[in-house]
Amino acid sequence: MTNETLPINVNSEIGQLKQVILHRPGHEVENLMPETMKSLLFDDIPFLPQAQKEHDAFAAILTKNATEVLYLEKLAAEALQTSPQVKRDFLKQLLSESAFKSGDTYDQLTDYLLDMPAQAMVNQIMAGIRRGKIQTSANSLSRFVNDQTRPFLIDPMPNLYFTRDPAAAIGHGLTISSMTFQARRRESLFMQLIVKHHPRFADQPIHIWRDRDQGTRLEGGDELVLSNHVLAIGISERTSSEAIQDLAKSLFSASAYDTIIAIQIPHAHAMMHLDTVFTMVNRDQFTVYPGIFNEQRKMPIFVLHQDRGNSIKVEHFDDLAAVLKRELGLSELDLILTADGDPVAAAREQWNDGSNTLAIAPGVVVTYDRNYVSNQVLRKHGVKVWEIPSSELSRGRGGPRCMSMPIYRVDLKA
Ligand SMILES: NC(=[NH2+])NCCC[C@H](N)C(=O)O
Repeated sequence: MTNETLPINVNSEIGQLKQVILHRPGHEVENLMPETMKSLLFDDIPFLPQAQKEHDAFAAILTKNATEVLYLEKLAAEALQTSPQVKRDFLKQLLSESAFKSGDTYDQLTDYLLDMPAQAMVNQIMAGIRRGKIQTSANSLSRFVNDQTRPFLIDPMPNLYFTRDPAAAIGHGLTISSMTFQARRRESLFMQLIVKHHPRFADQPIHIWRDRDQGTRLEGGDELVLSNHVLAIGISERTSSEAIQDLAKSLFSASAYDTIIAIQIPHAHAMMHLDTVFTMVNRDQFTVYPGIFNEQRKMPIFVLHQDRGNSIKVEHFDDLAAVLKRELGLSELDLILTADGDPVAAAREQWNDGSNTLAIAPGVVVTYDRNYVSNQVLRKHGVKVWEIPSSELSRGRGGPRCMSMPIYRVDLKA
């Protein structure tokens, strides 16, 4: 089978982007409240009509650059339409992960949702379900009284527009994430559904390197595909070292991948994933937020290699540039610092995802317009920058890379 016929082909961070999955922010974002914002991992409530305009501008730039944009919500509805059983099974799983396994409320929610056409059902599940929508009952008065104070029976999933995190492509396969926080755990159900049942993916040679039902945590924002055999993965607030070792085992034995550069980053809300502080923009150019280095410009890095047999060898390093050069076989390396390293501008722009660039071809990236200092620096380094409006989207603490899940990139020539 040639690469062109494969449904998933991602052997780099920078090869020309041909197909990508996005999610247009919907009512789930309007179901954020000051009381729930923090637990739902938002710092403010975006103004939805404006966020949608910004998102449409993002999609338009991708389309203009010959990228096919697929929408998660549409793929999910199409997958559900393949059979009534698929719809029922998905709903059962979704309700069970939303704390309803059986009982009156479970039955009523099932009837309410199954009655809807597939697209309406998907949109409603993503947006969340308000308590008043169905008649509920309980066998405990105190629990019932307590429950009434929470406006949602099924919580909204406002982080869905960060499609990078619940699943990510590596080579011809995918990782489907076991996500860290309750606020996001159900999100990866949609990609699992799509891969199993959507006609575009079902019965295709797609290797699931790691599925969502794992005891250890891994999220797509930590996974960078540096080449056709080297990955960088963040050891972060969202991804554990155990999960990385587990992924290494699965990848090294069944793919061309033989190296993982595990980069330990601070646990902080603004740096929840590796791609908030480090992205690849060209063969030998990377963006880096200087706040991840210590005073000596060092940081903890662990390189995993396939060793004899099926075992894995781990080595410790502290110089990011040296490790990248060696593992990628580069003679030169250009680390482009957020806001040129100015401590105030870099911190401000990192907070708004100034280093979260999405490469759509080698040396061509999409970024937020508000990070104008970093955008100028990228241009000074010869990178072509497409800017998108960003006053509302940025409130969710994610940028163009997190808002996109590439499934097909043109392979780079050796
Ligand atoms: N790959 C990323 N950097 N994703 C950003 C995700 C932001 C989201 N609010 C969260 O905390 O999960």
